[in-house]
Amino acid sequence: MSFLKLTTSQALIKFLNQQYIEVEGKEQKLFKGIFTIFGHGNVLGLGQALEEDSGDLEVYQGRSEQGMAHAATAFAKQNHHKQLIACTSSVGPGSANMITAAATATANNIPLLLLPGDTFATRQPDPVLQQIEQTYDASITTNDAFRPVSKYWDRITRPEQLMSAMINAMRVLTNQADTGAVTIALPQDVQGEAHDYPESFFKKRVYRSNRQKPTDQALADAVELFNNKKKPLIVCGGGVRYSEAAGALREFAEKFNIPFAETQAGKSAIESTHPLNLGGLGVTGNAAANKIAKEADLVIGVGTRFTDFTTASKHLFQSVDVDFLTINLSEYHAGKLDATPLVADAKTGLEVLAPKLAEIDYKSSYENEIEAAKNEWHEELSRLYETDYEAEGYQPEVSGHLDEVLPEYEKTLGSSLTQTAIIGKINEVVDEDAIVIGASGSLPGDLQRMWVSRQPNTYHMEYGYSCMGYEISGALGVKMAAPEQEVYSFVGDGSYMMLHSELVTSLQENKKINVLLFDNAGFGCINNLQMGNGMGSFGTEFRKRDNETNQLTGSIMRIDFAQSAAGYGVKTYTVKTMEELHEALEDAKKQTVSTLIDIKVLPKTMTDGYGAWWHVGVAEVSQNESVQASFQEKEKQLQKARKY
Ligand SMILES: Cc1ncc(C[n+]2csc(CCOP(=O)(O)OP(=O)(O)O)c2C)c(N)n1
Ligand SMILES: O=C1C[C@@H](O)[C@H](O)[C@@H](O)C1=O
Ligand SMILES: [Mg+2]
Repeated sequence: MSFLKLTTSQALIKFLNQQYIEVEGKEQKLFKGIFTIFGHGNVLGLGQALEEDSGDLEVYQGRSEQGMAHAATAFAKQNHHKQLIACTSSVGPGSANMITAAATATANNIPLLLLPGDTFATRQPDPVLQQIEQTYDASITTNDAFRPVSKYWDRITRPEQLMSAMINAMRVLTNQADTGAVTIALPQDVQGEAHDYPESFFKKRVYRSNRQKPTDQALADAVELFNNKKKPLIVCGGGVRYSEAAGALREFAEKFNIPFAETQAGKSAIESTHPLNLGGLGVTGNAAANKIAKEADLVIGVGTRFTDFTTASKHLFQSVDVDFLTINLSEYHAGKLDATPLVADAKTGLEVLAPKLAEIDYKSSYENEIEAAKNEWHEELSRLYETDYEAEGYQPEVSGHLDEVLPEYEKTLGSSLTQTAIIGKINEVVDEDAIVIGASGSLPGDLQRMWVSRQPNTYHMEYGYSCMGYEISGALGVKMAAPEQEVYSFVGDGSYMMLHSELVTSLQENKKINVLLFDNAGFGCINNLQMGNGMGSFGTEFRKRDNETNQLTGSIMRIDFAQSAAGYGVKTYTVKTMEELHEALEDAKKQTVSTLIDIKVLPKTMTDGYGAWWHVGVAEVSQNESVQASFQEKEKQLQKARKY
């Protein structure tokens, strides 16, 4: 056996360079690069290894550890896990900053390799700068906080541990059924320690998708379920996109005349205009999908986790005859809702089920219900595109909350634009292959309902964790994965202020992203939620502290986001009318640098619910009668929901 004397960090970088994935019969490197923010916890170990020989890994400089890790997650999500970017941080706060991003990747089942620096394995200089000393356990460091949000966690306290740790890391990063964040904590001293690594550790490793087939018995059970089912509905989840099963799903739906509804992760697998595509389902779904869902007698979940937004807190599927069939690689997700599980790759599962259904001549019994539901929704969509604050008798979509103060917003923001009309205009103007991205606030609901995806994989929504701050960081990752397409980040003012640091990285990397910032001067969707459940407006509008009340009830804050982003070198626009929006969108297309359109928009003009319920924690006792009423309503709805 021959050996190579390398530091732990040098061995790690050499190993990452030897990981390959087979895509359509061709091998390609699994790791494109590595995001770095150096500090004393990683610069002399991992930093030294990257400076000396990074191999084919491109080395990027992040701005915020959370932001760069979101960018890496978005990169993997957009390319369907076929290529990854690792992330290294310093010890302590640098690593802690990546925890939110680790959770985001894990909740969404997206592979993400995190390499945080750690305190000294020898403990000689303890307590080192940024070490939190826990008196009850000297082995604990900040990095232990990654455990609950990682799918694999390890700490390399001796150089030789790297070998088994990385083999396990790769097992989890390439496991489509159960992947997420993988955290390999690297103590500062061990990063620089040398070891004689066997050359075999650095052999080329190629990962292939095994396209798992279901068992014959599971397939027979699935076919039996179709007996007497007249109104099936497919739920198209993220797994359809990651498994590239869109073609199989389209054929399956067409052959058996089964409509499909989309989850946030599954949207844009198939174009919105397909006659069987009902669009977004659930709490943030539209009227067509939710109507058909209520009457469905068989729900076929393909690659979906059935989150509370998708199932309307288990309240959506109201037919007494409803049964569930799940096609999922993960036994865990396939077992939900007492479903008949078909544990299989989404594409393979559909491909093997189709001929069996053909054998029994299966066909749904829908007549014109699908077309009628779609037409009705299209009428509503046209109305939403046309909403006009200046029109006589105007009512905001979310009415009865802040109706009297809308004129104050109009005056402060200098705009009477409505959110639904803005989205319609953007949908009309951007290129058909443009990729839209979002994550939090009121925009994911509007986009899942309203956005018409014309080409596959052009809708990128992080709604597993709905993490504020993903929108702009993620846009950078999406652009790195799809450099030829325009990328539009839909972000609220609240989320923009929380995290937009990677906007600067997009300039540094010449990766143009377009930020569509919706400034409604508040945490709008949360204001809707509290006021829709009996509370007043409390702590969610961006108002100044009022000296008299000592509450946040003063004047609405006015922020010039365009001016602040212009300082970074971003091409910016401020938009207060439809004409200005149109011009800005057209001009932004011509730019080569990142752009930001600061769109001033009235609150309460986003879409409201369309026939779905959401279980939220309303107060059981209160002095406020409207809170009491809201609690009673919640109890009533809960009676109609499945218990588990
Ligand atoms: C990191 C994080 N913190 C808190 C939340 C809870 N949250 C969800 S939406 C929201 C407000 C979003 O405001 P904004 O971005 O302005 O969007 P709007 O609802 O106004 O469209 C908050 C605080 C979250 N999703 N993520
Ligand atoms: O609490 C929340 C409510 C949702 O409406 C929103 O989209 C999401 O970001 C969230 O965290
Ligand atoms: Mg807002």
